[in-house]
Amino acid sequence: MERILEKVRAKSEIPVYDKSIENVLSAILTTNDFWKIVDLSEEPLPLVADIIRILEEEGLVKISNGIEFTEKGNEFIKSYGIGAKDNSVCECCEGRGVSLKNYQDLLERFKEIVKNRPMPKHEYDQGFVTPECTISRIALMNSRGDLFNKDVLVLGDDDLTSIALMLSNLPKKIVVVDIDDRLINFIKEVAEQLNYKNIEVITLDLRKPLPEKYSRAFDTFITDPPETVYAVKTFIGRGISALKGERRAGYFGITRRESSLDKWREIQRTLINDFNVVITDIIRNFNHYVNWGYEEETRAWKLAPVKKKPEDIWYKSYMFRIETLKDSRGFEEEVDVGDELYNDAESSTT
Ligand SMILES: NCCCCN(CCCN)CCCN
Repeated sequence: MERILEKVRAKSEIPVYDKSIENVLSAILTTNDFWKIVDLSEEPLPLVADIIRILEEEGLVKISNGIEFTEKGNEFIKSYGIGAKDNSVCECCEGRGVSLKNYQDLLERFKEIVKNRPMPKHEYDQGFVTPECTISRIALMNSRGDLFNKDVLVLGDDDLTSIALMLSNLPKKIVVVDIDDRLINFIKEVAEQLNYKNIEVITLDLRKPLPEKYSRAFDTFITDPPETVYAVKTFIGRGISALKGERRAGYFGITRRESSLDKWREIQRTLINDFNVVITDIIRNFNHYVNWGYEEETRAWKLAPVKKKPEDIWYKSYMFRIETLKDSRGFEEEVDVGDELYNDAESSTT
């Protein structure tokens, strides 16, 4: 194991631990599909690709149209006592912890309305979540008392969470901002169709601070940012600066696909030390992303040991919920970065 660790460290910019190798070995015991190995291992995709390359160099796995252990590999597994992954995710709520029993009608109406939604755009790192996930977000936010008669801000909305919010009739007011005019126009059209009045839909680039009128104007925000430090500051920081004051809530997705636990610690430091908020929930794999179609154009494709498009959902993120307290603060400076907003050493699907 030591040898493998050293060779992976020499190859990868991402921090590597014994556990990183163990997670990948355990995932290969369960599936030979690269995308599912990344999903089960919960290590950043570029690191998983590097580990698999080294395992191949060491003669422990062979790569054909899947990743399989060799005889030597099976011996290695036994000698290190590595077990297969058993996630035991709840069949009823898919591990989200919210029931959709009271939201079935909303789910059906949402599915109907978003049938001809705009498709994900690579340029903006888009990738939308399943309808079940979008509606589960409504159930989750409502369960925390963050929606009924509240002013809600949606920062980036390729998931069309704002449409589910309109259909729910729970918020007092909804404001949606996105950089992509296709989404802005689609959401506006739906608001027209629904004759929904309490919504503002505007095109904004979150590298710039929010318009003054949105400062301290909301009870709740939701966003699903790319996972660079810049994106965390701009998307989540803007959201917090838009909250009215203490004991208001923010929701956002953070993955293990494009963020190592070292980056998780940086993100959590930013939340606690810079923004001075409290983390109330982290729900594992709450957000399930439909495969976005532009896989072949991404770094992940270049790194993938097997050039086969993913069949099932493999990309998921954890849902974070934060609350503001005394002296919480957001982020209001302009950020003049280019694609560093979307790309860092650990990202691969942007
Ligand atoms: N590039 C494809 C996957 C993008 C996922 N990221 C954007 C999701 C927008 N709905 C977010 C990852 C979790 N923060």
